[in-house]
Amino acid sequence: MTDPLLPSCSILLLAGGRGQRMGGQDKGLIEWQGRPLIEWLHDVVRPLTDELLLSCNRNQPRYAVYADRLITDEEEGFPGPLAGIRAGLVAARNPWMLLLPCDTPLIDRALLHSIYSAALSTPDKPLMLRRGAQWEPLISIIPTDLHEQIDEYWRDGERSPQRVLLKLGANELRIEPDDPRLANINTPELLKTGMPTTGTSR
Ligand SMILES: Nc1nc2c(ncn2[C@@H]2O[C@H](COP(=O)(O)OP(=O)(O)OP(=O)(O)O)[C@@H](O)[C@H]2O)c(=O)[nH]1
Repeated sequence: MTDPLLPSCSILLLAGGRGQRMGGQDKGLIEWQGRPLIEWLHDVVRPLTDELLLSCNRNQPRYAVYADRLITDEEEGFPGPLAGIRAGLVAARNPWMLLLPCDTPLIDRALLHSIYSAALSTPDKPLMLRRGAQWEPLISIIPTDLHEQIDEYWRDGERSPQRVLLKLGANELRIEPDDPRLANINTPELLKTGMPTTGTSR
């Protein structure tokens, strides 16, 4: 059975970070288990959307094969993930935008379908994954017409995706704290392991 599209939903892969803990390497392009991290995400999400966006701030030619369109932060100097989210919301042509970080290679489609279905009941609100007590703002879905409100928070100096989504009344989808699908890779030590450990970078 093929996976159905998430109707009316763009997907944004965030790969615009500094990668400080990786010694400044472009994390999305680092290989884990023989494939660049971004490719793991790409292969999971590609069948789910008619608009795949990718936020990156360097190495654009190498990223181009993993998306329909590349997005670059408006501001220079790695202004943080909220900059990528803002740029994605402006670019997205669908009413929804689902976002994912580039360092979670074990995310699966079932989880993305669950996030999308849960969001549909409140179409004017974002929805964030919540792992135990911890919010996961970079695994979330946002109505794209909220971009002006998000821009206002940005102009007021807000830089935290989690705080912005909570101010917008985000709902939650709860997930077990040790769910292996949320494992992320953000250090050279984790890169060497066969399986990433669960833990967040955000
Ligand atoms: N567009 C954009 N995305 C970012 C920026 N900073 C982080 N991200 C993305 O947000 C997600 C989480 O990033 P982190 O792991 O916290 O930051 P990082 O820069 O990738 O790595 P560290 O420097 O080691 O913290 C990743 O998918 C990053 O690519 C940024 O300045 N712009």
